[in-house]
Amino acid sequence: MENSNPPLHLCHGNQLSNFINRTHTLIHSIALALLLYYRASFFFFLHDTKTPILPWLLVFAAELLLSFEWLLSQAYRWRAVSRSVFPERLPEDDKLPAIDVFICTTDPDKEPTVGVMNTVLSSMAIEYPPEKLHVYLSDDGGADVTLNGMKEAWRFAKWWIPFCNSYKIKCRAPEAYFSALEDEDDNDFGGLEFSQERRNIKEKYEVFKERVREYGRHGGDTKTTSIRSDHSAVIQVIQATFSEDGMEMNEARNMPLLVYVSREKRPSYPHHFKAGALNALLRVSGVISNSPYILGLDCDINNDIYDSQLRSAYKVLWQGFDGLQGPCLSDNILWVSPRSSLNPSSQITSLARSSGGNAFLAETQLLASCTYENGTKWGKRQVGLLYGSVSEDYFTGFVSLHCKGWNSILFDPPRPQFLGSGITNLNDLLVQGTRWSSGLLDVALSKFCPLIYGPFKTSLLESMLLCRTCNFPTLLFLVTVGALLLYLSWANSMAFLYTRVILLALSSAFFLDLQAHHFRNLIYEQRIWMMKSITSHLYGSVDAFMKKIGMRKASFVPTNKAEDNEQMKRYKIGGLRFPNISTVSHSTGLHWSS
Ligand SMILES: O=c1ccn([C@@H]2O[C@H](COP(=O)(O)OP(=O)(O)O[C@H]3O[C@H](CO)[C@@H](O)[C@H](O)[C@H]3O)[C@@H](O)[C@H]2O)c(=O)[nH]1
Ligand SMILES: [Mn+2]
Repeated sequence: MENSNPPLHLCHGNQLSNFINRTHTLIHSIALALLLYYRASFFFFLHDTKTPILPWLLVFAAELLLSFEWLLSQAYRWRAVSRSVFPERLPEDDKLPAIDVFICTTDPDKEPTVGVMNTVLSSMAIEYPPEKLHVYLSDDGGADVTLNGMKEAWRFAKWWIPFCNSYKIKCRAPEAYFSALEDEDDNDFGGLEFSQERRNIKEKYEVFKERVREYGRHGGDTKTTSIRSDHSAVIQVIQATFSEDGMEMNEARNMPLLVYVSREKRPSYPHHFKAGALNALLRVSGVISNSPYILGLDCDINNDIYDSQLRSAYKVLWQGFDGLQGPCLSDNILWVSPRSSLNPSSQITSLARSSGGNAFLAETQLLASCTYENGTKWGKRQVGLLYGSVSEDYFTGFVSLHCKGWNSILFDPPRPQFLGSGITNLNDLLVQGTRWSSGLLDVALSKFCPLIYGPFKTSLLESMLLCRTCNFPTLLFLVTVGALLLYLSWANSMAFLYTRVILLALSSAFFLDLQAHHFRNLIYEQRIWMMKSITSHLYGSVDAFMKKIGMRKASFVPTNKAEDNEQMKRYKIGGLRFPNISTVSHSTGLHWSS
């Protein structure tokens, strides 16, 4: 696709803001240098015996830390870019490359099946030639309720996809579509036929939801509906098993391929959480469709009091990433990656060739087994998603893609291309924040620490940026403590210099943030920033250090996507709810007693 002529996208340097940012960096560096010079000179020639040395040292350390964090973060501001895209220049359908969509789920209680199936349905309904679209769902919970949900989703998709195609519906996740206001663009077809058809599909959607929920409540005859952690691999191509439904072959041809994959799990084998699930998908899809491109999605962004859209990251910082080598993989946005960047095809295609026709499914069982990775490049972190950090998206993006010369680009269109559920309570926010902090610090504490591993493989700016990204939780916690110390030293003759340094730092953040969104959001974000800095960033950092010295095992607590009515009411009126600390420490797994 990259070679098509004329280009599909163009990158523009944001010249004015880059000029302002660089000038600001320069002025701020001079102010910082003067401040540090003032501190250092104290030890050499300004030292009077009246000033106690310990507080002075602490404040100096806090300033050094603040300056270091500030310096690293300049890499984001150095070359921010934006992009224009030209979808109208896409090649004809027959020249488009095939795509494998990867969706992951793990716990039907925290990730209700209807929500997961909405992701499946919207991926199946993407405006793309169906024979080139393959949707894979990885079910790490091995729950029958999910497999049954897939079959129900397939049945409903036979109505949903033609409806979306005939009326050119833009929002293709049924839940979001049906709950949107009547006057939104997708509903503006006016015609009677359309309204009837819409009502008809809505009824079918309600039936679909009810059937999925009913199965969840009562289960199938002898089936289990809960998570299983000790089971063999289950791989089912939903399309192939549905002939009993009397479906016409030509209907099947208009549907994308839908595959359910639940890899083998055994308690004695490490499963490497989401990275392990994605690697099993890479292998299984390698023998089934082997599409050259992969679209990665989580199974799950409104009144965003918990800042789950991470606007300052995705709308501001990520543009700085884009001006260098591009953002890391990140599913909160979504990623598309060439298969070859993650998975040398020689690993899988030889297997595919040795097994013909129906033997495929047996072959896929082997590929999804616990022992398959032992002694192979997969287990040795040479291919696929990398193990060793619960922020496998950042880790893989940095080590496997950017350090190996791949560039990524950020595409952030005004209309969101996928919708997800946002966080609606503080507990979930802290659980997620703790996992991210811990996963990022896993990388900073490993031999892949970007400031050591990065400069030999990527540019210095890129390494600074990646280093800031993986150290930010710990740095932010320390910076917050440092800032308090600085506040205590406020009444000092050098107050004018501090004021200058702090105001300049803030003005930069506010200027950049205000470019992207509204004042109210800014307040929400600053509030969450402070809360996370002294809670989840701290917990996550402690967690990572404890894992490093072998006192804790890695864990991946998924965020809760199930709606709670009481909580939703409070969330909608913008009320924060503070969980008690033992709930948080329990759900983040950070408690000291056994
Ligand atoms: O053992 C596991 C644990 C999780 N998941 C799936 O991983 C995804 C991410 O989990 P989620 O609870 O949604 O966490 P988030 O904090 O929203 O995820 C962000 O952070 C994760 C790293 O911590 C990345 O893996 C995700 O891509 C990124 O969106 C979900 O689809 C889960 O079902 C698995 O498949 N297996
Ligand atoms: Mn998620």
